[in-house]
Amino acid sequence: MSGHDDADGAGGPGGSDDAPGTGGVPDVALDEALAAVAGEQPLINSVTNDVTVNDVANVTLYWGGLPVMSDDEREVGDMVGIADGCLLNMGTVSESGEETMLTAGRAANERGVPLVVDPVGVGATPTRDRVADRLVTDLDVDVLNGNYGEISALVGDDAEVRGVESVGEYAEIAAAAVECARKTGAVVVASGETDIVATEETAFEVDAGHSMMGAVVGTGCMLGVTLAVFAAAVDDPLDAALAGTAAYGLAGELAAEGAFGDYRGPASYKIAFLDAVAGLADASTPDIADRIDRIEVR
Ligand SMILES: Nc1ncnc2c1ncn2[C@@H]1O[C@H](COP(=O)(O)OP(=O)(O)OP(=O)(O)O)[C@@H](O)[C@H]1O
Ligand SMILES: Cc1ncsc1CCO
Ligand SMILES: [Mg+2]
Repeated sequence: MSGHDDADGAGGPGGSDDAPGTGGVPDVALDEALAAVAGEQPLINSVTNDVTVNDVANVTLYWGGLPVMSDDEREVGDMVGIADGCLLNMGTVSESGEETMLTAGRAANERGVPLVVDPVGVGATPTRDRVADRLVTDLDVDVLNGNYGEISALVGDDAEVRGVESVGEYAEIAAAAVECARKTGAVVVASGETDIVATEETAFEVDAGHSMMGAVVGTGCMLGVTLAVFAAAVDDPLDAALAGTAAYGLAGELAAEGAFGDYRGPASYKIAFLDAVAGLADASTPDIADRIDRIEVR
């Protein structure tokens, strides 16, 4: 992993020391993570797709970060060099976009800027497989997120990815996520009905979220930039991934409960969800410890 320094001293909630191999669950404090984000206001450069770019920018801002979406080969290295986090999302990647993502990723690695990769649609076409392979081979990725189908495809498991949607059954997703972490060196977040967060040694399930989130295009993309925001403000990539994934799911639940206004369907739910992201730090933030369980993986 590229790791990142903490020159601003924001630090963040610690606690994953006891995680690998001991049966423990990291003690991650969500309020401290949210406060670290608010204190640091991390600048996040997202090289992302044309479909959900605006939602990704807004979610960055609503967590307390600062969004920028430089995707110009001439400046992206400079922009990432002054950023606190970088997201590469290959949802609508082009030939030139592939090179831009690699330039951005290399700049992140050189400067110790936390790097998140979302290999959207890997497994659907040979081109996406090749681009994803380059990203995880040539770059040191701190956190990698994808839906169950994408994570399974990355490790060569049977996966059904149609376009960018995961449509298969994935009984072995925790094992696939750990294998993906071993292959990439990243902390892996496999999203779906239950999110899995995996390291090379172990896997955790994060029980947060709501089925309405699956009805909105781009909730995976917005999870990706959420992970970049948290990785920028929280020292340890596993703590960042757990806090970010849990916070995101809690926002989805609060929106579904109507805490941020009534919704009539997926479109108005999306608005309530974005408001919940913006308001989560001021809403009562429950202890996330009881949302995270360790999964035994062979
Ligand atoms: N049935 C569900 N129940 C609870 N949470 C869900 C459900 N479906 C999706 N989510 C949540 O929605 C978010 C996105 O997950 P999903 O796996 O749908 O991403 P994705 O397929 O990459 O999305 P997209 O391609 O639209 O960006 C995650 O935070 C996940 O926990
Ligand atoms: C629908 C779609 N196609 C490419 S990216 C994207 C957004 C959700 O991943
Ligand atoms: Mg996705």
